[in-house]
Amino acid sequence: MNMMKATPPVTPLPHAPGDHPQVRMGKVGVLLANLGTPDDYTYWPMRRYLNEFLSDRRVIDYSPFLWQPLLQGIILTSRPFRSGAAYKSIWNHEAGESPLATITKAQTAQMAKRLRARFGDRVVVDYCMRYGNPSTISKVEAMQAAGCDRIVFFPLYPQYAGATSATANDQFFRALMKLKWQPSARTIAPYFDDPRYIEALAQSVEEAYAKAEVEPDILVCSYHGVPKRYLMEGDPYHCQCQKTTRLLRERLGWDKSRIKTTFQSKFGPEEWLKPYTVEEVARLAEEDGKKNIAVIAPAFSADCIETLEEINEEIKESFEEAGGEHFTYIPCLNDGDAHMDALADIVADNLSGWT
Ligand SMILES: C=CC1=C(C)c2cc3[nH]c(cc4nc(cc5[nH]c(cc1n2)c(C)c5CCC(=O)O)C(CCC(=O)O)=C4C)c(C)c3C=C
Ligand SMILES: [Fe+2]
Ligand SMILES: [Fe+2]
Repeated sequence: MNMMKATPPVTPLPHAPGDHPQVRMGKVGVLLANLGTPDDYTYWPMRRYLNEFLSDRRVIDYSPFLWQPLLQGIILTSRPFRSGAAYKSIWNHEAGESPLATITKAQTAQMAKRLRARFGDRVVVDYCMRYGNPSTISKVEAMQAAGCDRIVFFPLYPQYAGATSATANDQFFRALMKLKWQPSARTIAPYFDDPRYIEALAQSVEEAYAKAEVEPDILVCSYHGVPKRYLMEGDPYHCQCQKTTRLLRERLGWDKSRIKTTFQSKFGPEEWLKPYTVEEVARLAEEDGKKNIAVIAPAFSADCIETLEEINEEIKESFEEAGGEHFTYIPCLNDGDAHMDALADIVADNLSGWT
């Protein structure tokens, strides 16, 4: 009896080799994602950006039948002017873009440098935005064209929120839905309690305290707010923010009186997570006699309108008007070495088995 296995019949290709589309494969994409930013601070680019952002039901979950008339008819007629003026005050005029765009590009370059040193050319690093440019879909398509058959998607928000991490992931999966050959995909988990992120935050606090003219009486950790209802409906953002502050405090070896958690950027009439930073810094100066404070914004991986304008201008003003004397703003971790080392390590963990 012939024990040799029969060779399976060869199915002919539907096309002659010359007609076959070129198939690129074998690379791994690392796609960093941030929120997005307007292309310019003038009315129409501001309106386009705010419209896309504020129409996202992960951000504002009201029924579109009620919300859209209000958004299109009232909010988008005035807010683009007000927010545009705020963007103008922090704009990177030399590069013709907002600070968030400039910093995200620098972070991408630093990430690429670190991953190239570890994994060589097999890993392709790029960034995209949830709203505005460069869009998530354009970058997913570009990665596939570059031969990435696996993509690790990294929303650059340390704490999970439906309004940030989840909507970034939604947009990534929407982009994958359009592809005939869908790459394998991983999304990176929030890193609010990762010791490498906490260490980078702690080092930035230590450096700022060493340089401060007067030692701050208290460190205010100001996180971007969300409606309180989102917490009650199961969004863990509030708890992850509290835990980041606690871990930072423990790493710094401080007692509870030296640090506190607050929430900024309230929008609309609903109650948001409290205490509100703008009120709390005034209360600290007026009622608690804390005349020297430092403010850090651990929910932002890059400086942006919410830190450079809201914290370092509006919130600072509120503190000073209430009698505060020294206000130290501690910049976001941006493309600093400790931060980029931490983020590159987190990516490397998530590349396990793929490189
Ligand atoms: C209206 C609801 C909003 C929710 C909820 C919200 C959550 C949220 N946002 C960030 C991070 C960023 N937000 C930024 C700007 C920004 N945020 C809102 C509104 C909500 N954010 C608006 C309307 C704007 C635009 C500016 C303005 O008009 O006030 C930015 C900065 C972008 C930039 O270009 O610099 C970031 C970053 C987080 C982390 C978060 C919830 C956890
Ligand atoms: Fe926001
Ligand atoms: Fe909580």
